[in-house]
Amino acid sequence: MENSCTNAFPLTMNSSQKQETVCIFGTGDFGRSLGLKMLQCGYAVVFGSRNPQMSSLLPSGAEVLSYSEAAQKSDIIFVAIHRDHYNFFIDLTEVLKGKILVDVSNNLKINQYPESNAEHLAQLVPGAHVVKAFNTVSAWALQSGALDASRQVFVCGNDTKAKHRVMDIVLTLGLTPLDQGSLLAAKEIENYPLQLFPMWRFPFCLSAALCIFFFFYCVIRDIIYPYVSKKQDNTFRLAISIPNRVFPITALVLLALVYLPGVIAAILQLYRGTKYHRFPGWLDHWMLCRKQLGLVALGFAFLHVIYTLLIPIRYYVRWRIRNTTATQVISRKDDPFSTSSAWLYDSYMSLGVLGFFLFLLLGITSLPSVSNMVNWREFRFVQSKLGFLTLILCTAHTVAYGGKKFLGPSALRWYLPSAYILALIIPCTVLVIKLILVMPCIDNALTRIRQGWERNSKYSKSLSFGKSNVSSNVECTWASEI
Ligand SMILES: NC(=O)C1=CN([C@@H]2O[C@H](COP(=O)(O)OP(=O)(O)OC[C@H]3O[C@@H](n4cnc5c(N)ncnc54)[C@H](OP(=O)(O)O)[C@@H]3O)[C@@H](O)[C@H]2O)C=CC1
Ligand SMILES: [Fe+3]
Repeated sequence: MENSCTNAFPLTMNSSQKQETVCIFGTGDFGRSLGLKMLQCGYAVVFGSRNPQMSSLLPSGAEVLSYSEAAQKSDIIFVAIHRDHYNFFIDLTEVLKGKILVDVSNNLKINQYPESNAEHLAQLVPGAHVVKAFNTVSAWALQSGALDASRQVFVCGNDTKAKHRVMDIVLTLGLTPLDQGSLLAAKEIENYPLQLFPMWRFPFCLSAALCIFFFFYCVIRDIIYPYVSKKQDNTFRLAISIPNRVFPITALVLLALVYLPGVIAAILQLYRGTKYHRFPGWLDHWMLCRKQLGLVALGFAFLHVIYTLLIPIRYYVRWRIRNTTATQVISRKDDPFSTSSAWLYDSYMSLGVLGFFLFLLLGITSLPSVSNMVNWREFRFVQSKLGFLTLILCTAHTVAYGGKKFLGPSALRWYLPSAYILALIIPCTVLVIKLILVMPCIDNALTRIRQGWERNSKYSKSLSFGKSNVSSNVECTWASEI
């Protein structure tokens, strides 16, 4: 079957062409949705049910029989039944001999059972060829056609012919089959829909931790300290001033953390003199989350931009401008124009705008629809070279904002430096290390190592199969698709 069905109308069958019959066990939500989709794509559908007479809401054109009768009508059977009810398969082992059983089931919890549902089914019906598929596609998506988010169908099974047969059906339904290998992969495929944003958890937790830390740090310096030392009530700063400090700081630190694992990996490779050695697990995971870290950072940068645009209409700011002007008029004094301040302020804003523009560009190019349009070299150029330029601009924006005031003794409150000083530690460290790494003598050694050269060949013998997932992609990129 090569034709694919992406619309809601049945394919017109050539009168000489016999319709392929598929059988679906279970007339529940998933069975009905799959059956309807199959009918629309030109298959003849036979449902197997405990109560064929009682089954309702089934798509018109489908036949309903008992499980054993239905099984005889087709050599491929989709099992749309929960695992807990698989026991009746024991009575059907004879009739199911040599047939393809497609297990679509999911569990309620990750690793709920010692063996996967598909392997359990294969044990119950040893004569059948069990294939795992369709569990990542929801009944709702099948029925409504909203398959954009879940067009991929992971398929695995021990019998190659059976697996390809299922993959053909997947293609005909307008979906994309992804061969995951033998039935051993079923457990991972079954866990997949139960995971909640696995790659986003680390970036979310990290950004939440950074936000909470810097929020309380700013509260101590900007609200509690003025209250204790001058009895000044600055609590209004909780609404805009402090968030507009915490968000850019979090964005900058997260952006630096996108590039930090790349430089750590480079140092490790230089130290070991080989790329054929596994990175520590935490570094692997960190590198795989770089795109998500970058996108979260971009979100915080967006918030900073929006809050900054609000500054001129704040009551406090308008009050201060009016008050300063009135005071100057009354005392007949004006502030002389300071060219250095004008320079500093304009550079600070310009660096911020350029930094944000490149930040956006990085975010856009990390989207699969855009990154698919560029080749690997172009992608690396944008994500690595422009990425570092973004980090440089955003760091410079922060330094220019602080100007001289970061360093004066008055900047310390209870010995605590400004939050911006803390925010600069990681970005400056990353930039300094990167600067050292791009020095020709070091860069050449690193390039050779990444091309497979080894300083000490013992690594290649003893550790080459411990190769890390990401060791071949340690370029300091943001979106690290492998
Ligand atoms: N709903 C969804 O979006 C998705 C579901 N799945 C999987 O598809 C399978 C079916 O899910 P779903 O259709 O939602 O579930 P339902 O509860 O709606 O349907 C299950 C069907 O199993 C049949 N069945 C057989 N034996 C028993 C029994 N002893 N007790 C109860 N029912 C029995 C019934 O059909 P009958 O009365 O005709 O015998 C019943 O309609 C599950 O394994 C699920 O994990 C996978 C991906 C998405
Ligand atoms: Fe800023």
